[in-house]
Amino acid sequence: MPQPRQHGTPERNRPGGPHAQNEPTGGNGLPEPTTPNGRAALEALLTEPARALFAFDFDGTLAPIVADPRDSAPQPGIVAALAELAELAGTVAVITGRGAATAVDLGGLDRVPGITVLGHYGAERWSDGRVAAAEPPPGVSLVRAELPGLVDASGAPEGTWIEDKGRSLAVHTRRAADPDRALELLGGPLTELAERAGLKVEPGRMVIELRPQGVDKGAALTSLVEERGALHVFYAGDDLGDLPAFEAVAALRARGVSGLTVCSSSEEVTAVADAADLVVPGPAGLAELLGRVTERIRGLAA
Ligand SMILES: O=P(O)(O)OC[C@H]1O[C@H](O[C@H]2O[C@H](CO)[C@@H](O)[C@H](O)[C@H]2O)[C@H](O)[C@@H](O)[C@@H]1O
Repeated sequence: MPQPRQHGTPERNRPGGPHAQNEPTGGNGLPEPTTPNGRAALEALLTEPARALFAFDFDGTLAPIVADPRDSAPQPGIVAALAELAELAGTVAVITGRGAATAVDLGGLDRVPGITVLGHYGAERWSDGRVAAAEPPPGVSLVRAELPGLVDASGAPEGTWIEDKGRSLAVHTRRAADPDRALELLGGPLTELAERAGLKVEPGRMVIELRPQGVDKGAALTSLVEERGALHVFYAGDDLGDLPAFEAVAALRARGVSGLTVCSSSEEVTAVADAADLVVPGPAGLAELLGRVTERIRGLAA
């Protein structure tokens, strides 16, 4: 069972530590990626934005983490920043574990001209107000029927909550008195149920999700890059489910697409910061970065 939370954050990338946000680079006010690939990609994204795809995770990246997922709202200013970016960039996209329409509604993402929102790790696609999706596999109904009883039987404490997302279900522990203990109690039974239902276990920030197999954010990102003929890609995320997209960026580099990975950092998950070219302190840091990116693109174009 993969561990949703990790401890022992390396000092290097610990929020508030020396690399909480990369230092501004020479004079343009932008933070400098720590890797040569990241630095080259940032330069390419700034100078050739019309050939670039900018993609973002939703929760923890565009929207600060909150106790109840139904209360999620975007970081102030970030949707306006995406809308500005959309005027300059080839493609702006969101790739999320949420249902695509849910992310659009919670985020007010329809204010971003031309945005594509890929929901359920790529199984759904929202664009121009329409959602395209395949039918969920039958295993989802089995999980829906058995999950409440399983959560009760696991001994998971009060506050443990099931989010039914239609084509997947997630068990949240953030509102339990001891979220880590709740995850420990749930891990085995949820894994066993997922196996019986033919679903994938997707661990995240104080959540374990049971979802259809065959999709992930990496495949979703790669398809969109190919579809849009993007030469440069930017991907920002905060959680374990974003790591396949980081891996996709690395694979795309081998095919000549320049790529920059950005971590919206937290104390809860450290693997994403360790894998990123650039670390920003949460959604507020990302909003600031996007503002600087659009300002720089406009400056270079003037
Ligand atoms: O791919 P994402 O857009 O990052 O979605 C991943 C999961 O996000 C949501 O849960 C997370 O955010 C909640 C609201 O801030 C928070 O309460 C929870 O602890 C986090 O795990 C969402 O509820 C899940 O369905 C998504 O899969």
